Amino acid sequence: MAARIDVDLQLTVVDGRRSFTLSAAFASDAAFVALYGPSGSGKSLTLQAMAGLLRPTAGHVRVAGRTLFDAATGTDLPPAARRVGYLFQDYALFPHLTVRQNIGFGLTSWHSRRLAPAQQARIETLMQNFGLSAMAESRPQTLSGGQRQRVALARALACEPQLLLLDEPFAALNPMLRDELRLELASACRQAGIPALMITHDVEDALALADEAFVYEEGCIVRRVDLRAGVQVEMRREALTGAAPQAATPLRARLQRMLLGG
Ligand SMILES: Nc1ncnc2c1ncn2[C@@H]1O[C@H](COP(=O)(O)OP(=O)(O)OP(=O)(O)O)[C@@H](O)[C@H]1O
Repeated sequence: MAARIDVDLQLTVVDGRRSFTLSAAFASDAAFVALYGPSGSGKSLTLQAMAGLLRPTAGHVRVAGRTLFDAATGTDLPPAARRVGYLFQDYALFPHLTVRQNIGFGLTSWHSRRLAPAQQARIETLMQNFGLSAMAESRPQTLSGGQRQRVALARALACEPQLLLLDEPFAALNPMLRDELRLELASACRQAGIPALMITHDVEDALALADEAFVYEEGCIVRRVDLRAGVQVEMRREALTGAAPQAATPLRARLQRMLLGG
């Protein structure tokens, strides 16, 4: 069983006359969790709040028994102390840094660019594990899409996180590369042995990778789908009535309907 993720977030973001309220709570012991839903439903805000890039007004974030944020007690760990790895949508690799420097970037600070021997050894091990050693001195623009994803993953794992946050890791990839990278990502996460939380718009991403999915609509989580057991729970209804999970056959089409709300 993976480490438990326990999240309850309440926050409002305002941009001019537009405002958006996120009110999302979920808990999971699954090794791979998907946050699934339409564009603008609050998935990225959830990840940002979990990583400490955005401060909720109420709620908590707990990972593997550690409290990263709790509005009630005033706990609010800075991003660097959260031990959360973040894989950005476009990987956000630094074009002027080599593969080795990109992977080590999060381990350095503005006042010290030098790495301790143990940190250097960790970077070498990560490069070896991800098949990147031969291109350690290359810049990101000379790498394939798959190699870039592996560099970004290695960088997210360099700080020895307890949780990996993946923001649409397959967006903007062609379908063939998408299939290949899904397999690579699944095996990298298994190898790392830490829970992963992935945002996606794509049902196929969720079906290929996730054990459990939470479905977003307009800033709220409306449904939990256990993709291994083929069980869904309406979260709004559950909150009101405590309704029991509905059994379902574990067929792919049925799971798709669960994710799509059909
Ligand atoms: N910093 C911000 N200030 C104001 N509004 C914001 C901010 N960040 C996001 N929003 C708004 O909050 C809403 C939810 O955004 P969010 O990025 O969480 O959606 P999403 O579900 O991740 O969408 P997508 O799948 O397209 O990335 C959107 O309407 C967005 O415009």
